[in-house]
Amino acid sequence: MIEIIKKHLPELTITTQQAEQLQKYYQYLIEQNALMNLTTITNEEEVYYKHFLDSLLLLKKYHFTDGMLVCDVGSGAGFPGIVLKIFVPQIRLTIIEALEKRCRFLRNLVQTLSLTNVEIIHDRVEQYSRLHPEQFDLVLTRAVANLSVLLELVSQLVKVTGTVICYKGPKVHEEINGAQKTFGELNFVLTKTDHELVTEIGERYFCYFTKMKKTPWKYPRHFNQIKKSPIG
Ligand SMILES: C[S@@+](CC[C@H](N)C(=O)[O-])C[C@H]1O[C@@H](n2cnc3c(N)ncnc32)[C@H](O)[C@@H]1O
Repeated sequence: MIEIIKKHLPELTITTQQAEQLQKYYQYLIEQNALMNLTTITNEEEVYYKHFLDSLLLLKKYHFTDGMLVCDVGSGAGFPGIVLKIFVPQIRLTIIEALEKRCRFLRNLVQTLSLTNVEIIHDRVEQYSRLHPEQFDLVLTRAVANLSVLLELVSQLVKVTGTVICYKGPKVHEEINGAQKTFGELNFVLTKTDHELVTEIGERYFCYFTKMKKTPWKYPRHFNQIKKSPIG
């Protein structure tokens, strides 16, 4: 199955250890998915495409630097954070995940894969970021909320001049149009949108935001409040 990754990311050097880690990841995911709800995708080839390759597509365009402080918000079963960490071991990864049982899964997964410099935090990001603002160089999110809600949720977490990258699907342009006012209120600028198309995955967009200056302290509001009354 590693051939799927090699075919679509030919420039990525993959060691035997990394290929084995990915295979162990798949096995552990399926084993634990029988006990708790982690993913609806269980066919091996589909997991390699829709979870593993999709998480890694960011490597085509984005260069991670050594020691970079990266946070994956709402990682669920580890996407994209854990998959990226396998292939870019030099980053320091924090995962903030609201569901305790998923955090337990992630901690065991980190041990199973012998990953270092990974911290799993069981909390809602809007709560955690109030106590620990401006911690990260880069914040990643995939399939957590719409852009307007998402950016508010993670707005305090990233350092000034830091980056937020959101994995988005084909409706990205609608989401961007609906969230323009929100970006400004939070002091973020949409700097770039990248597009990737892999038939087995579908359209994948990456939205890059830069935090220009501190986000006003009234944000993020409580999650329910954000959903009921978006800034935009
Ligand atoms: C649909 S899943 C996506 C998981 C993963 N990112 C993926 O792409 O497969 C959304 C995850 O975000 C978590 N989540 C939702 N709101 C959150 C919040 N405010 N803070 C932290 N985690 C949150 C949920 O518990 C869930 O595991």
